[in-house]
Amino acid sequence: MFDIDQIRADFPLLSQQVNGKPLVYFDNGATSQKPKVVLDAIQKYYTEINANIHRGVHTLSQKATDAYENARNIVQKHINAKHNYEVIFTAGTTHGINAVANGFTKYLQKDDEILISALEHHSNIVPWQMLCERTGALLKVIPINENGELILSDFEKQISNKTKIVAVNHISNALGTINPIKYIIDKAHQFGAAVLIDGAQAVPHLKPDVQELDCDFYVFSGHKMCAPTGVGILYGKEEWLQKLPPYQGGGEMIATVTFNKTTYADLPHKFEAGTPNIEAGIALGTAIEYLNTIGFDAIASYEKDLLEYATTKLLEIEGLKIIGTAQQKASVLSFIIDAIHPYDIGTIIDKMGIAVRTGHHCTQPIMDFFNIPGTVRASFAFYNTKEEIDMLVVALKKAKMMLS
Ligand SMILES: Cc1ncc(COP(=O)(O)O)c(CN[C@@H](CS)C(=O)O)c1O
Repeated sequence: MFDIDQIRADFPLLSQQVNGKPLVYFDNGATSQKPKVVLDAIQKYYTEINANIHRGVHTLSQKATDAYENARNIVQKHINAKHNYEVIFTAGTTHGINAVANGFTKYLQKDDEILISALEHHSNIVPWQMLCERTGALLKVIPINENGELILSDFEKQISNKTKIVAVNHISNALGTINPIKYIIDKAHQFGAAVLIDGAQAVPHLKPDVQELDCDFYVFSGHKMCAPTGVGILYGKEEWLQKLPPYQGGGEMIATVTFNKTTYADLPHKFEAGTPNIEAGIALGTAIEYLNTIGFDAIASYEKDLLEYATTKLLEIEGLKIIGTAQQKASVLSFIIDAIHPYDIGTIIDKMGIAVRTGHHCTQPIMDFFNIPGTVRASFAFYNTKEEIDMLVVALKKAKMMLS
């Protein structure tokens, strides 16, 4: 186990006050905080090697290029991709999903099927609806049960030779449900379907092994895992990345351009048009090395303990109902208190220094399923503490009294 005081000292932002109270940051599902080593990496980039990459012959450009491509190699090793050119830098999860959905336009036809789940974030729903509009394909949805778990018996009836793509999240951002993605991937491959895994909420908590999973695509955002916003990763199997057309045209992604014809660059640059978010890509590499130094086994064990403690303590609050009670959960607690609107609860406890997310969390279909306007979501990270959870409980009891 790690020294939580040392860990918290790594994060400058955590020591601040909000509304005159110590900040309790429980909105890690929205974005994580950044350790000093990541902030230093950004500063070092801009003060020592800032230059555009891949095209300059001068020393600074070469140094920046080496740092950026080294970050790609760090990501490749982290997710155990077979080749570093299967690791595409994107702007984030949403960008990665859109790039894949756009690429499938040429491969789908009327009545083909795209299978997603009722747990999906809007970023893993809307791009597929847009693909259906472009191609006449049909969107199918794996339902969930009252615990917020996928109903696999329905999935087994839905998957067929008509299914061309299965796109599901690894971990639900709204409920914390950890999905059985290895089973889903293997089953989908039996019917010849490609599988995209939305790993946005997984990468802060675990280390995905894309070869062991055998997924065709795996997407995530840097800002969920201690890296800056504006950078993400699209992992794709080489065979698929070679088949899919580029998502955006422009500089960097070309080999030759004439007015008659353009040929595209080799992987990974075919999917990396324009000047990327260089410092964020480098800082993502730093963030991954920082997390691996702590260790994902230690992070998972600590967060499991936090979740169990928080679940027990919150359930002591009369009228509090947890939404999302899956057997397998990451450290996310969504809940409602009586008929109090989540937004009112979030607003009140913010005055006490506590940051949570309230609302539909970009998963309106989940809220429709539970017939609620939204939830209060507390999402924990390895730098949160049980003392902070105790502060949340006190604040919620005060808010309940004020709002009842
Ligand atoms: C499962 C899942 N899939 C996609 C996204 C989008 O990530 P971007 O970095 O914005 O592209 C998110 C981001 N969820 C944030 C913002 S809504 C949350 O508070 O839950 C996600 O959780």
